[in-house]
Amino acid sequence: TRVGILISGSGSNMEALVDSMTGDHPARACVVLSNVPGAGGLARAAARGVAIETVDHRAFGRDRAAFETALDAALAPHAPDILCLAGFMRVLTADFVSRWAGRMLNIHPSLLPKYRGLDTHARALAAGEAEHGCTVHAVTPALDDGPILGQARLRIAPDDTPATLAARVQLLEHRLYPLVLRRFAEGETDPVMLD
Ligand SMILES: N[C@@H]1O[C@H](COP(=O)(O)O)[C@@H](O)[C@H]1O
Repeated sequence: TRVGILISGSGSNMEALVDSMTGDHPARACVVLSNVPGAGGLARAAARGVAIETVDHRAFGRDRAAFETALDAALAPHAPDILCLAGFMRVLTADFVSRWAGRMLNIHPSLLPKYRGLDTHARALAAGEAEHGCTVHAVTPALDDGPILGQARLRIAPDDTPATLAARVQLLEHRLYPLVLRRFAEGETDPVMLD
């Protein structure tokens, strides 16, 4: 199974995914694509011998369809079977998502359905939540809304800040996403919970 990974930033989740796909793992990373030229994750992917692509969304202004046509063209030579969104910060259209229905995963830094969207750590702290965490879900046209494939949770500490919480949640992300991807590549879609 060939896995394409879409990133926009440092790529720590991408790295965890790529490093997990070894030995008897049924999948391998075939491409890492960024919408941000020079994103830190591209160099990390190249250092691991994975092909890299860049499709700069700014070149397409508000024309999402044109951006996605360019995405398709960049991905096609690598023929991914599954797409993993890993800190990919562009909202994809329903048309693109439906073309990858059942074959695209995303990691989100909250315990969905709570805190869809941005600034999840600050919002969880502001709401006085006792628990927080991250979610891997199948991507559907509604933002951060698809079927949950896995969650990992932690207890919020009294002295947590958005930054410390983000760092603690990212450690969970790096365990959860590879676990869910492996299960998904093996055809297992029952949700898995990490505590
Ligand atoms: N959507 C969020 O964006 C962050 C990306 O980090 P990285 O994987 O690029 O390091 C992750 O924390 C993810 O939950």
